[in-house]
Amino acid sequence: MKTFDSLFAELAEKAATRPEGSGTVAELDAGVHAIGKKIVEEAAEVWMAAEFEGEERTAEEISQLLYHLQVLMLARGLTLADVYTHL
Ligand SMILES: N=c1c2ncn([C@@H]3O[C@H](COP(=O)(O)OP(=O)(O)OP(=O)(O)O)[C@@H](O)[C@H]3O)c2ncn1[C@@H]1O[C@H](COP(=O)(O)O)[C@@H](O)[C@H]1O
Repeated sequence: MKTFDSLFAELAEKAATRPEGSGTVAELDAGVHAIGKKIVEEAAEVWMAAEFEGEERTAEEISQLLYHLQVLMLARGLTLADVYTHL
């Protein structure tokens, strides 16, 4: 099963190699402003799912929020260690 760390490694590789058709590369190219808007949208979807849509939908929305947070980290040049140091 994919983990937070293994997804980040996969996304970092995509950012470095820029494979054709990667949504991550497209999102990175869209920039921090666009990624930030996506994070806000996904956070709202997490909230709505948690209130009204049950555990499975909530988990799915959380996974999407985590993905977009990782894309923002890559866009700003942050590593997992940069974040973990604040946990
Ligand atoms: N885990 C994810 C992931 N979670 C969310 N998303 C993106 O976030 C969007 C969220 O879907 P929604 O339905 O909420 O949003 P939507 O408004 O319908 O979608 P958009 O119109 O915004 O694209 C999805 O369409 C994906 O574009 C993800 N995109 C990729 N990954 C993983 O990231 C890795 C690299 O992916 P690529 O860069 O595309 O190769 C792969 O392992 C993927 O599984």
